[in-house]
Amino acid sequence: MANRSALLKVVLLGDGGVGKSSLMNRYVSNTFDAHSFHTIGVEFLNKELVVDGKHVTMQIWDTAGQERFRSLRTPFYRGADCCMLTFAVDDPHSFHSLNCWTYEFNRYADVTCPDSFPFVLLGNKVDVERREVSTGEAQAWCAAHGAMPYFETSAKDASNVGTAFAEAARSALRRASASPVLGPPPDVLRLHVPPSQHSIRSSCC
Ligand SMILES: Nc1nc2c(ncn2[C@@H]2O[C@H](COP(=O)(O)OP(=O)(O)OP(=O)(O)O)[C@@H](O)[C@H]2O)c(=O)[nH]1
Repeated sequence: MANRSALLKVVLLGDGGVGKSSLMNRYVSNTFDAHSFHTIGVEFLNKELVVDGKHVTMQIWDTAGQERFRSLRTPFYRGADCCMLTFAVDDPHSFHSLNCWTYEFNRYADVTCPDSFPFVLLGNKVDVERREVSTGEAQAWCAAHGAMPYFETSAKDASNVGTAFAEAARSALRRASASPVLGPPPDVLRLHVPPSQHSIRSSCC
């Protein structure tokens, strides 16, 4: 348990251009690039922090939001302890895509109990003048999706970024601490398991 809870895997998902890489870079290195390029596939950065008195390493996986990179990003959802869904408040399309992102994550992450898996929603780019998704709309979406925590962030001016990632780390730690120790994390391939056991899957609770 100690090893598992020390490393928390958090996955950032959302449409291309909503600011996932910018949020990760702001949080990990306190930098912002006004001309950042689209991510190809996935990238990750580690951040050491203390959550509820425990030292943890948060491994933040930044995924490519563009549809053409779908097959490159989905294999990296497995083993996640928290998913940070992201949209941009000046891009209603990215807000309407949230259901698709939730569906895609649940499908490929292969979590045992999808209903209790921790998600956090980020409404990014709150520094922009022309906002098109209101706080109320985002809060209503969260209320309809298991009272998901919601944060309005700006990777540009750094507002709320630390708070949002800290909440993701807290949710991830709670989940990792509550997970029964059934064996290695799902992304570890056990080559010595007899072939007959490969098809055994635990049922959803
Ligand atoms: N005004 C403003 N611009 C931002 C903010 N966050 C990101 N951007 C800009 O939005 C653009 C896209 O940001 P990225 O971080 O590359 O977006 P992404 O979600 O990682 O995009 P993909 O890699 O294609 O999935 C860049 O030009 C950023 O500078 C923000 O909080 N405010």
